[in-house]
Amino acid sequence: MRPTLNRSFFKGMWNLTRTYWHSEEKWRARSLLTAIVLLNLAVVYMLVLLNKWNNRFYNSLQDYDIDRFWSLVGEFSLLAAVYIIIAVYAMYLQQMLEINWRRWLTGRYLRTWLHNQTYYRLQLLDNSSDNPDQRISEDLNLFTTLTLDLSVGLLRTTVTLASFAVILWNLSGELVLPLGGHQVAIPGYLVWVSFIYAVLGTWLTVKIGRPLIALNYHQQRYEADFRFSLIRLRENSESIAFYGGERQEEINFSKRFKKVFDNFWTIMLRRKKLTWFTSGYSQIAIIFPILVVAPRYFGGQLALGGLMQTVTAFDKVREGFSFFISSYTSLAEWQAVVNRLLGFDANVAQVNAQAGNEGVKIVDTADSELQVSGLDVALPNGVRLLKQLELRLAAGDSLLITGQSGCGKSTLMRTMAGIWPFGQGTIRRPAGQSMLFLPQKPYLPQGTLRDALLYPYGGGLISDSRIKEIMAICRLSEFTGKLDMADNWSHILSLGEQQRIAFARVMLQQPQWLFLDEATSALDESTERWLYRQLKEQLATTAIISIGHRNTLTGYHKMKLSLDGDGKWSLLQL
Ligand SMILES: Nc1ncnc2c1ncn2[C@@H]1O[C@H](COP(=O)(O)OP(=O)(O)OP(=O)(O)O)[C@@H](O)[C@H]1O
Repeated sequence: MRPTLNRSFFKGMWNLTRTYWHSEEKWRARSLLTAIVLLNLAVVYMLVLLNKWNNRFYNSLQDYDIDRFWSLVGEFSLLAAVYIIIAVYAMYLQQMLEINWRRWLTGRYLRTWLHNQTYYRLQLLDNSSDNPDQRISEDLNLFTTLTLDLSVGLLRTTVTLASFAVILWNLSGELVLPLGGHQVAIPGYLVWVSFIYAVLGTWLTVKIGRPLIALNYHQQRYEADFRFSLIRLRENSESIAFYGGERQEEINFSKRFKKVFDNFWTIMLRRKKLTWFTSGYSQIAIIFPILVVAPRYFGGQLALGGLMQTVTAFDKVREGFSFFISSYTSLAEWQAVVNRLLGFDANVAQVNAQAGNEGVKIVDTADSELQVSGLDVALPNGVRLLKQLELRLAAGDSLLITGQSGCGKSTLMRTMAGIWPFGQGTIRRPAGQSMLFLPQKPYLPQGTLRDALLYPYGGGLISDSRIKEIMAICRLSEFTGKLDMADNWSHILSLGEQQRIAFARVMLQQPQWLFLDEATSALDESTERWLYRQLKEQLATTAIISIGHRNTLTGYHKMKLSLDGDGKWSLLQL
């Protein structure tokens, strides 16, 4: 997405910004903001006092007035002390507001991302935004920091500009220019000079720095892609080590890093151009006001104090007019961040709009049966994997779904779980009854073994003795001593052990409906037989729907649904 500044950008940005200030934390946020604004105004006031002090101080030097000199040094110490206290608290409170705002926004984004399985549905979108993790961790951080920095900066600059423009106006007097036989008097000419100087500088900076907006936008994205590929290596280290895939991985890393490098190189060249200009501009700014005021000083219209005060006032006014110059890069970055967050929001909105509008209707009914009627399961490109499926299952039933690899068995399970949006038909599910889906890849969350066993619920509800009893049934007794050990269990446990953990989870949670997607594929046949028998004993009334290729599974089910991958299906009583 190319960042653009248009009405919808400003509308989106406004929506993004305003939520926090109208949230349940609004009073705290607004009080902090008020304090920050007041402190920043106080900073400007102190700068004005210091500027006036400049005049008197340099005059005391010029007049060799030692008593006045020491009394002004004392005054300076006081002004400086107050200035420091105000500046420290202005920064401290601003950071406090930043982190509070970020905490609130992060909570909101996390909830939206997790709600309605949006994290899963997002990846099914064609135009899904890249790296949602980066949006939540990095972009929200940058957004709050930059928004506050820029807006507080703008406020402080405006007030500084207004105060010092008045001072400079009063100090500069009139410049009389001969123009075609006439004399033209320009009042407050130093203000005009600094204005022209700054506007010229700003215009050139914007012209040179403009491409940085898009470049920064891409840089963030390439960095995240590169980081993600490194994380994948860590997550899949064993498979890669078995394959000896290091060379291929290196090629992949280099490819991704090349994008980081190339883009940074372009940024670097652009920044170099910009820095040629901005550092030249700020160097000239040191001498420029002295040159402009020098004629009045040497003409005797200004004392040394006046000269020094004028120079600092000129500097402040120029700084004010040049606000866009010094904060141009931040502004560009901020715009890129806002665009990325808006892109993410748009994708989430698209997913949510689809969620209510899907072809497959999942209806919770008072009925005790699970009924599938007229169900078509399709791929995102519209190709149908399954046509007009009709199915009724009651408590205690067991159904085995078979068919060749890739025919759509897991996709049917996703559809029944309500996370696959492509297709049409109706699935009526008994309301209030618990359902547990065990996907093909066992998932163990970060944390202790207990967390893994009780997932997705927390601990506390089931006693230790019950957990240990079930672990013994699932042939996991050797791990009972490690229940509270936090480790990377998905890397430590064998696939068969992970599948047994999943079975223990089922027995502990006792769902009324259980969906197993090749949940015993890594187990030997005798353990598989044992576990299915235990399932029947422990969960006598649970309906079990399994997916599997093995013939041995047939013996544990009453019905068999065969899919042929072209949409046809057949249902057999076993
Ligand atoms: N997100 C997706 N986008 C596009 N196609 C997909 C997506 N997910 C799955 N598919 C395709 O849908 C088809 C069915 O996949 P599914 O996982 O349901 O097969 P399966 O019958 O469970 O296979 P297996 O027995 O190998 O596990 C496959 O051709 C797969 O490539």
